Amino acid sequence: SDHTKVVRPKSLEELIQELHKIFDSDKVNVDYVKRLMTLYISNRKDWKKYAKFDPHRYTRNLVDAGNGKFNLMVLCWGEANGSSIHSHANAHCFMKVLDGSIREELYDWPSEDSTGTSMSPRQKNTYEKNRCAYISDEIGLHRVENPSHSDKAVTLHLYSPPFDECESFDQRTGHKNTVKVTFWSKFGKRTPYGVCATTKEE
Ligand SMILES: O=C(O)CCSS
Ligand SMILES: [Fe+2]
Repeated sequence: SDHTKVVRPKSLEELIQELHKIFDSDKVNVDYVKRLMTLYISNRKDWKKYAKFDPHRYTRNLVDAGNGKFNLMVLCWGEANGSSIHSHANAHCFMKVLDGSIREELYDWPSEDSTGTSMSPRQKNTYEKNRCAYISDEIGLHRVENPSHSDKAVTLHLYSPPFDECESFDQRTGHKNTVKVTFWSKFGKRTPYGVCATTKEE
């Protein structure tokens, strides 16, 4: 594996500056980005202004638009909140746990002839605070959830290239539909109401 020296970012700001440099070039070194995001030690002071919770579903809060090369966002998961099974629009997806712990179920893409049959996870992972996970459409699909019924969870996601829609799958039938993903807030400010919030349903 690649032994490039990775300097630990001392704050979210420093992590963002390093990410801007990395994503300026075209080739993404997945291992390097994963190690860099892992080395940043979550500090609530850095991200609490983005940590906005909704009683009914997880929120997506844009932190940085990555010069158009990536979106960096803080996702806030209430107790037992989870996403649908979804894909990532041919983008890299890095997910770091900032608080709490997160469970991920990995799924294969349903094959054409398997529509109508239910989807079962091929692997289940749990990520503790400061761990960083990576997924892409080549690896498969996943569902992400906060397994705790007493504690909230917060994650930091980097998507490159950025996207505003992805495929969402019905676990019972394997049927997919395209969903728009929206932001609850951007740069710490609530996004205006009335925007059709077609975020992923449970
Ligand atoms: O961006 C999303 O809403 C999916 C969260 S799990 S990568
Ligand atoms: Fe995801």
